[in-house]
Amino acid sequence: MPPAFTLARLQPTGAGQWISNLGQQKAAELTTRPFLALHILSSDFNRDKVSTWLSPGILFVISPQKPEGLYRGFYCALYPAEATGRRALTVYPPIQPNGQPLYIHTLPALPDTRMLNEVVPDPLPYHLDDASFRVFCHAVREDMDELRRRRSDVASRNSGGLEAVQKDWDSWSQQTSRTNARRTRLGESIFERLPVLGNFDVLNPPTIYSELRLFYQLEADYSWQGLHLTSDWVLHLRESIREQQFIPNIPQLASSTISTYGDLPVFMNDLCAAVDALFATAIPYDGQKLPEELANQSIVRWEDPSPDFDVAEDAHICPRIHAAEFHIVVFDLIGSLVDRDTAIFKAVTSLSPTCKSDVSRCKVIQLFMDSEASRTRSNPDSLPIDNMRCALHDVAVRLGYTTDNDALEHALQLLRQPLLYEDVTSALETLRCGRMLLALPLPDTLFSVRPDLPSDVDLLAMETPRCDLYTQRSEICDAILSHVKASQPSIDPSEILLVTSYTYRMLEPARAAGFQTALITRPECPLSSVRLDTALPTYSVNDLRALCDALDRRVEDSQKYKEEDPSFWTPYRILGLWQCDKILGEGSFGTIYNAFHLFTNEEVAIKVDMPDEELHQPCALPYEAKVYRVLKGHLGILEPRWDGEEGGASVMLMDRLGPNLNQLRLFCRGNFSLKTICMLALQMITRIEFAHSRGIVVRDVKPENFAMGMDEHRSVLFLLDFGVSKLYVNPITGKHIPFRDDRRHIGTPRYSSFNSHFGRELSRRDDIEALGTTLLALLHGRLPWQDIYSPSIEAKMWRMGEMKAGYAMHELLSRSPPEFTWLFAHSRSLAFEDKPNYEMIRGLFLHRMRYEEWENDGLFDWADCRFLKKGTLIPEEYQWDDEVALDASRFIPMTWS
Ligand SMILES: Nc1ncnc2c1ncn2[C@@H]1O[C@H](COP(=O)(O)OP(=O)(O)OP(=O)(O)O)[C@@H](O)[C@H]1O
Repeated sequence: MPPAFTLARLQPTGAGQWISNLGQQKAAELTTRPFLALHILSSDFNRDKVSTWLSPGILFVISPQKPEGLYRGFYCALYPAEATGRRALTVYPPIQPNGQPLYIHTLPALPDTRMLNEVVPDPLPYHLDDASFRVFCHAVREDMDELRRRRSDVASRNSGGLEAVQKDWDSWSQQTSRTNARRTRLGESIFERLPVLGNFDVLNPPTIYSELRLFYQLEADYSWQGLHLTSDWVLHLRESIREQQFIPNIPQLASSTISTYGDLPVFMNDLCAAVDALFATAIPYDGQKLPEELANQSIVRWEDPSPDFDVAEDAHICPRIHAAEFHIVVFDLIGSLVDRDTAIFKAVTSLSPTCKSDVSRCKVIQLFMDSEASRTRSNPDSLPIDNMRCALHDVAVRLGYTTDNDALEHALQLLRQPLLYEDVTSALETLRCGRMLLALPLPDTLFSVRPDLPSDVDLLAMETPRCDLYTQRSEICDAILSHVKASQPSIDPSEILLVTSYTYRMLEPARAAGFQTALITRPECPLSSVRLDTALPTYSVNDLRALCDALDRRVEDSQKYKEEDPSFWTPYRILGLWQCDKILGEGSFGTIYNAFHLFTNEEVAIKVDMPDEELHQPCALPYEAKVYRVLKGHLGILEPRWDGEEGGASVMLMDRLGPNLNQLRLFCRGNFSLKTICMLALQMITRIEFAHSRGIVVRDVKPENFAMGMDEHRSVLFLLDFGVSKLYVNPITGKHIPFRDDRRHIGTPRYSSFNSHFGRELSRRDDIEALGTTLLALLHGRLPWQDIYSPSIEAKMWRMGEMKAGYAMHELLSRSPPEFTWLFAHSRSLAFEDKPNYEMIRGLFLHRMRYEEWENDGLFDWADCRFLKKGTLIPEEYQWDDEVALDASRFIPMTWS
């Protein structure tokens, strides 16, 4: 495509995927003005070997002014046809008819992230000839080289040390291009194109550069990863405080489960098997090459069988339902006609008639269904009645009821006698009207008493598997179709209306089979609250009466239809029951999704790690799951609920945690108060001590790897991410691993100990040093070795190590509380195999708290920002109404500067 002249305007709200709602609002307030530009496709540039650009197109600003500052001299002149010059370009017809020069800036080039298939208005009727285009490309190339030179001379560079900065050193921080940051996930353009010049005056200097500066600022202020998550979590926390239900659950400082014999842990009983299994795996990667024979295969054997479930096809947009358009109504009995929920509730409560439970009906039903679903999944061959019995027993145990066999059998009878919903009879009257009514079979042993269905409701004759209440079964749809076709051969699937309450089980297969669907979302029925992010468009009503009313009136209430396009993202579903809906975090070892249980809505976190096929590297996640097994039984360390393989990826399902410490630091506007640092330090050292007591050295202590718990654990700090952790004790010999100094760097350079920078094997002392560095980063918001310049990664690692060992660290400690000097003095005094004095380190922070008369009350800065100079960042979009804010302010002073 030839280079095109275009009128463009910055669209600040276009990059919405990256910034918060508040940022979007602020962005919408930015006034932007059109500017004239030359648009060139990156591929055209590549043909001319100028550069490889990330975005499909590039815009070069045209202005009556020459560029200034860093970009001084980076332009070509646009002249009328007759003019000449080394960098003169010829445009037909001349853009400026009165002969005044215009300049096209060769740099900065503005990446245009518009999708290639997007409809754009025709370019303006100007034309740059071939010779001029070549001149322009050459000029851009020259100027890019010059820019590189200029950048290396910019005075603000920081070598991290006292010496002069060497020429040509570059910065890591600048390796992340702004282009990437502005590109949205969906690839929207941030430049809107305007079709005609209209009354646009080319002699007005464009304002695009200052607009972009404001835009970048907004982006930096409001696109923090985790801001939403953190805000939601903090508001939830504050709400509890407001309701005065906040009971700080500060864990014991030293857990009684920690027991080490001498300096090194001894592995006994159950732990021994877990440790052996961990030791036998070849991950983590710590500088040794993977043996050749292992490189091409997955090392870890999966103990868990791969779960079996159908993945829904992409949904289509559902046409609206008209009563006349369907001739067959198929009822999925439970939830739409048969009230199983009440039967469950009666059955469970019958287990303890004397014990007045304060658990809600909904919770009871959820507990039962959760247990029944997981029992069914784990024992697919057992009889449904057995699974139901087990589930009743599980719920009784969970609710603290003591039951006996007779009570269980009685409860089971109640469960097997569900009644019809009250609205069934009258609704069927309406729906009948010459239509065929069909009901899906129930798993054959589920009910001893068949619900009392009207005689004209056929039960689909079909072999039912033992229990399919929790399984997706597309073959049901085939059976429906062949049953119907037996009497009405010309029927089309779209003439069948399937009525169900089971979003997951029935809706997805029915939509895939082309049926119309109606979802009965009875408010009291937990299944109704299932959110399904595959967002199948369906007709959604509260009960059968509402369905009849709507069909009778043939209302087309758009609110009742979900006409979304689900095809842009098909989220994961794990074990068939856990639906991933948003990303909680991303790291080098996987992506962490938030997921919810399809039937109970319980939220969990799911870590998914795809093997890197190009590098032939197996996933590290199974290894991490093994580390978790070794670390079982400590408040503040998660116990994964399940780990295994799913869809080719390694998956670990664990409890959902709140935000990590780095997200909370950002939320607290950059750093924490000393009180919060002390309270955190007490918990952090205890977590690390526990890991050490189990023979594990963490090797990646950093703010992102500590996260706060949820609900009753909201004051508990959890230690996460053991992907690069390692046993420092050989479980066979019981000896400490030997010292080496030929290791690759492990951990995160910003926080890792200075030993790690010089290839030394890491041991317990290094976790303590990384803890100190992490706390310093949280206290000051920044470490001196962040964003230093160096010619290569190796040089940078070396330089950071020097800084940690030398003046920079010394200077940092001199402006930090003395506790940190003692902490580092201790960690640096330890020999490779030495056990740290955890008690002494705890004592340092405890002493400071006593001295300052601070309580270890669980009121961290995010819950109570009295100790923060700048307050927290509660976005305006979350501001409470006056009454709530007034009430809350008694507990939490809020500032918004
Ligand atoms: N159970 C959880 N609940 C909520 N958020 C979590 C959970 N586990 C992890 N996260 C979030 O995801 C982020 C990354 O997780 P994690 O450190 O386990 O990934 P990783 O790939 O091992 O990262 P790294 O690159 O640091 O090794 C964490 O910082 C945390 O914010």
